[in-house]
Amino acid sequence: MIVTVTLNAAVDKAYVIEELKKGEVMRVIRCTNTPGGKGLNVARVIKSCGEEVLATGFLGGHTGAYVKDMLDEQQVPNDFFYTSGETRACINILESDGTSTELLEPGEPVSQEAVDGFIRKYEQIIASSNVVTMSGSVSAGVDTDIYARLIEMAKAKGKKVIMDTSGVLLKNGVQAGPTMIKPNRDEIEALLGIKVQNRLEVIEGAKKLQSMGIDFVVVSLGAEGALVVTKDAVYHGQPPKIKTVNTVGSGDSMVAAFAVGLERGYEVEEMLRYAVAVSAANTLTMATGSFRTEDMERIYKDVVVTRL
Ligand SMILES: Nc1ncnc2c1ncn2[C@@H]1O[C@H](COP(=O)(O)OP(=O)(O)OP(=O)(O)O)[C@@H](O)[C@H]1O
Ligand SMILES: O=P(O)(O)OC[C@@]1(O)O[C@H](CO)[C@@H](O)[C@@H]1O
Repeated sequence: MIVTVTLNAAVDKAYVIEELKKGEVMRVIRCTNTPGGKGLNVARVIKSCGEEVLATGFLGGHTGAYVKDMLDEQQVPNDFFYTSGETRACINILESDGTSTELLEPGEPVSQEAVDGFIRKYEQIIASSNVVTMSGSVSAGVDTDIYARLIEMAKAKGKKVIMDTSGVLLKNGVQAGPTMIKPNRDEIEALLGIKVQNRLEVIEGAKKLQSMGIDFVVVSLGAEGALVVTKDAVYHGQPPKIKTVNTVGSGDSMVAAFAVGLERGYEVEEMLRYAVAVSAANTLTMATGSFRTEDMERIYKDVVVTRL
């Protein structure tokens, strides 16, 4: 089983409009609500890949209850720690020319008692899992070393851990040696305090991170696919050219597919091909963190994996 951790869950609202005009009253053509916060996208995609998943983290208030209802409706197994603070909303404004603008609420503060309560729950939940993913931001009140703590607990029980976050959470989490991280170019720059100008420098940066005790450093490159750096080799996975509909959540879809790859014991090249296919297929649907199996299977055949 794969456990996904979402410490700052959300109701994701996708607003479809013609064109965003600053300072004007705008009517939304269509609005869809989905359970969000990166980890919930990961959970949904793992389920679509056909693997057993359990979503955990914090939920609170009416919005938290709504997110739980949506997860139950989508048959995504979940076991959250409930807090008094209201779960946030994240808005993705999609214009007819394909532009996407995201507005992410910070999330209400979480108390120390709630953090302690969650950690007790987490310890029990991960006992029956093989792989744990932890994704996204945290709200105020949650220490910036939380992922480092959760990674240490999972590793002590022999679990594989994927961490996908940014800023100081990523910096602190890396110290605990997760099995895999998935920074993008900006996150590598922030983490190492360097500027990366080209693919070679991205690889050099990823190698530095790998040598800090991380088995797989995955760097996602949008339409250019992804790199995987291991102790022994560097791989690149290139998706075919596709006409995207909504790219939000493709990083989460990639994390989900890698978690599935780890769970199934795939070799690194197979894992990369699968992750590129699933994440590229996610860009072909309007819904965040979802893909059609037929898209994924078609793309899978055309992904080019190269050992560099
Ligand atoms: N335009 C695209 N065409 C094909 N595949 C894409 C495209 N955009 C994203 N992907 C796939 O999704 C993966 C993740 O995308 P990206 O690199 O944008 O991640 P990210 O920065 O973490 O994104 P986000 O935070 O929006 O989820 C890519 O490695 C690629 O496989
Ligand atoms: O604040 P976080 O958790 O870092 O990011 C939240 C978020 O933007 O990430 C997802 C896309 O990756 C969206 O579904 C979601 O709302």
